Amino acid sequence: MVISVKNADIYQKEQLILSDVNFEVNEGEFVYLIGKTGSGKSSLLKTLYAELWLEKGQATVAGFDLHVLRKKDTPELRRKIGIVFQDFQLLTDRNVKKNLEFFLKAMGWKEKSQIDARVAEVLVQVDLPDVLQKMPHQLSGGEQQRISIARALLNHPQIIMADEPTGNLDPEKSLDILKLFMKINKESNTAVLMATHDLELIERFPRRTIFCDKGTVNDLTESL
Ligand SMILES: Nc1ncnc2c1ncn2[C@@H]1O[C@H](COP(=O)(O)OP(=O)(O)OP(=O)(O)O)[C@@H](O)[C@H]1O
Repeated sequence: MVISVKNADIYQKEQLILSDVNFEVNEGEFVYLIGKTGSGKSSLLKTLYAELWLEKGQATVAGFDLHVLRKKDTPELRRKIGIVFQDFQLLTDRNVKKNLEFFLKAMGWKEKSQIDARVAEVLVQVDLPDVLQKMPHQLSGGEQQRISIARALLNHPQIIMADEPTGNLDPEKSLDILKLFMKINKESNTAVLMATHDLELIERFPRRTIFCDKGTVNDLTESL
């Protein structure tokens, strides 16, 4: 199991956002996370990647017990997961190669030939092998999102958590990004947990869906 959440309460400061949350994500599963604006999707994901503290309940992510996780352990947890944001969060002052290198070096990679090889590999995975020297602003939104997915793949994560990854993209680009996640999911058995507003995409490509509503999380899979 990549994610297991039991009786968890999710808070933003003192505000209880979601209570008694229970769900699991297995190796290689593809799961959508849906819910209205403000229903707590981002808060749930932030808790799972340890940006928010788990106040109550149990959760394990990629083998880490969030309840006992210490701040100094969060980089290690984040090495096992890939995180993709709506706004890409690329470093705007450097090219694609340097964006990806920066991340690997921060993770302790030192050997130039290994760094170059891994950067080339992830760019092939996202179908953008030739953009090494491009600055982020020279790429379209969809291409920038592909680079941020490449960055998320660098460490061979057990799971990618994506928070509205198509939120800034037009329908065609959104579909491309979804298909890319599905390809990665299938080819490398990386689990994907994707928060989205885009119900049309879900209708076209139905997968297990969990739903933030009325202060808790429900598994809608059975009703699909
Ligand atoms: N940094 C914060 N500090 C305090 N409260 C916050 C913070 N971020 C979010 N909240 C509150 O937590 C609740 C859930 O927000 P969250 O962003 O998790 O929802 P969401 O489902 O991801 O929404 P959206 O679809 O708009 O991204 C909201 O009431 C919001 O106001």
